[in-house]
Amino acid sequence: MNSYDYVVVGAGSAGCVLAARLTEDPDVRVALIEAGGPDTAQEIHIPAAFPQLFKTEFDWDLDSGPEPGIGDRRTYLPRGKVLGGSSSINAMIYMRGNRADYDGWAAAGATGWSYPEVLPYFRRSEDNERGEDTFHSVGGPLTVSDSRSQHPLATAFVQAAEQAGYKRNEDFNGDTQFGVGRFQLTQRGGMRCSTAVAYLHPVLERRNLTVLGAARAHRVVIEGGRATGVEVNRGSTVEVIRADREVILSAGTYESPKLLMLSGIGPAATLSAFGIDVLRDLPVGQGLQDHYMALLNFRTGVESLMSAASPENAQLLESAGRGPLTCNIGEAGGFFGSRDGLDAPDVQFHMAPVLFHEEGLGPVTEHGFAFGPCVLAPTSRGQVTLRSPRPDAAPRIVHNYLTTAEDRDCIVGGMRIALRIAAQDALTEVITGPFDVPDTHSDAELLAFAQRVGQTLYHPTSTCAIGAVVDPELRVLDVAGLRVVDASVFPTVPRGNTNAPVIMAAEKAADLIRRAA
Ligand SMILES: Cc1cc2nc3c(=O)[nH]c(=O)nc-3n(C[C@H](O)[C@H](O)[C@H](O)COP(=O)(O)OP(=O)(O)OC[C@H]3O[C@@H](n4cnc5c(N)ncnc54)[C@H](O)[C@@H]3O)c2cc1C
Repeated sequence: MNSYDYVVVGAGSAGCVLAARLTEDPDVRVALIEAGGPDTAQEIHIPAAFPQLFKTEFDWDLDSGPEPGIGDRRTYLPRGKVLGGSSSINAMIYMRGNRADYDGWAAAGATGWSYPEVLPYFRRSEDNERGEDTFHSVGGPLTVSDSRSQHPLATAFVQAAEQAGYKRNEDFNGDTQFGVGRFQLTQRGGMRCSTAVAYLHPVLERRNLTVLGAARAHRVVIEGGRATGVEVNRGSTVEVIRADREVILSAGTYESPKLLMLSGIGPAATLSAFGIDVLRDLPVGQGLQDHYMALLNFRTGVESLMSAASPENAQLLESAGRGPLTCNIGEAGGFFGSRDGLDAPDVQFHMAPVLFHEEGLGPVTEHGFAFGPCVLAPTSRGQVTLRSPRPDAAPRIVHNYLTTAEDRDCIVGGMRIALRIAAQDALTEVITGPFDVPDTHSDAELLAFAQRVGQTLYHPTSTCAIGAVVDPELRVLDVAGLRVVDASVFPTVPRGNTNAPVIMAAEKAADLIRRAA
């Protein structure tokens, strides 16, 4: 059979949630189409191993075009290509963003997406090991837990930030986001809790769910203004998987707009240039946002994660779910204002108790650690367009990192916070020298450093945004039977890591889809 009620493209953070929620009704048949394979590899589940997944079969291994704001550098863009999608290769930080993000979306026309309206969906997904309170919940599919690693270098970072005058924050998803501390993580028993683990694996036996792995969607089939199926390449054959009710694109911020464009939905000029018939002229791919991060790397005499992969630590992880291998690399961090008087933070810090340089691809040959700021509420916008009309060609991606004065000021302000924290006793006691930090501290030098070392924080959003490409119910404008549900629909990138917001959006979308049936 190749006909279903719903065809979901992409088994990532959003797709796994949708597949699980929609098949709760035994009368609804769902096909979940995923280009990658199963998530059985050990490195996927061992938290400290996540950078080892970079540039492997589990990674789309995309890159950006020359980025004009950072000296025309191309940047490496990992994306998960496996069940669980990017939630199977991410750093597991559980962060919702700021109340102001969602209230801002609603004020700009995204009806139904204000903070009080999305909070129930964050809570629905959540099983927080700290228990229930106003913000948090228990009993949901997604396990949220405190870090079991408690790495001493992460502790030193938090102490130094406190010595620099920043307040401790025990819950960045609670009352206020400002402050420093340890992040909560999407981990269960010290292991990764991806959306495949949380949502998909428990329901794989359902008879009304069909998961098609190693199946790459080429385009949406649209007949008479209605999406009726998806053209899918499964190795040697290209076939159409039909959708009686809806096609739902959950292929992520870079691939969902590409699929729309290949289906004739996108900027008319771009489509025409590639010989694609224009069905709907919409600003698909425009409005791309991401968090640009610049890390300072220091040498240390303290044992970093470099030596974590020992047989003893593997045994500790396996038997008790404890030890340094449970470290998600970004264990600690915080939220700051790059200038005074902000109601919501515009800078987030991540701290890695191991060297993290050359976009996470640099060799780790000595003990060290890294931390630094990202531009949390960027004003610059980029775009995803086509490189070729061939479905197997990677999209052309430009984020326009640091192309606005606001974003440049923000990263410089963030670098100053980093230097202030690095100068406190708790860190000077453990730093044995610079590995890669700015030599001089003028604004121009700090900016040049950030432009040279900066990288994606892996949070691309907004290429099929609510209001521009989809309506607040995530239906593609003026096309029946077609929705987009993933990070691409966010009107702006939330102030925080994006996995939890995507899961929230998919939980909400499942309700919207059920209600429309
Ligand atoms: C290295 C890394 C670290 C990160 N760290 C964190 C973190 O610590 N905390 C956090 O909150 N967020 C983090 N993120 C971001 C977060 O994981 C993503 O925002 C989120 O997973 C995006 O969800 P999505 O559903 O939009 O896309 P994805 O999860 O990327 O899912 C898209 C899915 O679609 C599939 N697909 C794409 N094209 C096709 C096609 N043509 N046919 C079939 N299938 C297709 C892909 O293989 C993938 O499985 C990180 C991301 C990365 C890459």
